[in-house]
Amino acid sequence: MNKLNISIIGVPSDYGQTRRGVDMGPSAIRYAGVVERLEAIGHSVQDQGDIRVSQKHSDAVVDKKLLNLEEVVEVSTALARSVHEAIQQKKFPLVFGGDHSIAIGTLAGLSEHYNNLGVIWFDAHADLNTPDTTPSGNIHGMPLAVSIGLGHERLVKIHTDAPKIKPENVIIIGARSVDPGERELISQQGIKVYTMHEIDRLGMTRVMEDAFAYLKERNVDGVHLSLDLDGLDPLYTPGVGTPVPGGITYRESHLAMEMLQESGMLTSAEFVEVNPILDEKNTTANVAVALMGSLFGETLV
Ligand SMILES: NC(=[NH2+])NCCC[C@H](N)C(=O)O
Ligand SMILES: [Mn+2]
Ligand SMILES: [Mn+2]
Repeated sequence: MNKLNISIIGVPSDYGQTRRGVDMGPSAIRYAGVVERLEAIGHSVQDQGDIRVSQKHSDAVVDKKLLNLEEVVEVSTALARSVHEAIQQKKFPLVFGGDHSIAIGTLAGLSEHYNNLGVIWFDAHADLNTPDTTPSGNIHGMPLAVSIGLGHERLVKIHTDAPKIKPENVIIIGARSVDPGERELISQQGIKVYTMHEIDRLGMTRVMEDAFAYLKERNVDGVHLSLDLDGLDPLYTPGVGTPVPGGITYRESHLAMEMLQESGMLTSAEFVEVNPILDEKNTTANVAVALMGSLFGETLV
């Protein structure tokens, strides 16, 4: 197995949604022993600590279709820079959220180094809303749209002016809660989606094999995994802000991670939406770290 130089970047931000506590995600994941776990596999791990995120929450609503826009722009800009620097130093960026709005910054930083990045979006949701379609105003429901260039220009133009990824290079896995506007974008933009129906029908093995074949055919120059812990069934990961029943099992998730490892295609990853306040004894962070074990090549025998 390929030994990596992994650079951990924590992003303690909860500005992409309105339930407090997800800003403690990076601490919970560290407490679950991530550094030791990855080192035991043989990787070298540098924990860069957390991006600075202001804890000064104001209740003032500037735009109810883009809650905390200013704060999200600030966090994303700083994160994009950190991710860019990690890659510049030949490190594998491993980002811990925070809510899923942080993917805006991760993908912005990655876009400077990849012209044809593939993205695996493991999630119960499509995160393809725009200010026109959002049912909540929460920016964590928008990061994929923003990254393909749709949404508020302050968000779209973070780090660089151009769109960060191509819609046809995105694969969503685990979707089971899709808003009407998102559904329209999926067909209009040609985004590949494996809903729970396909996972039930084909099995996770086929889904992942198809996903890799699809990305290879598209000649991607890297693959980013953006894993929202609400992609799993809330039975396994109760500590998330927007749980949706009927999700991916613990076993299926591990299988997906192991297959990603075997594919040798992965070039960066992020784990988001761990909310310790909503969790039961750090279960969700523990699952996140166990999944990282599989993703980075842990084996039993
Ligand atoms: N990253 C997430 N958990 N996103 C949940 C989004 C929920 C809903 N689609 C919204 O736009 O508000
Ligand atoms: Mn989600
Ligand atoms: Mn998400």
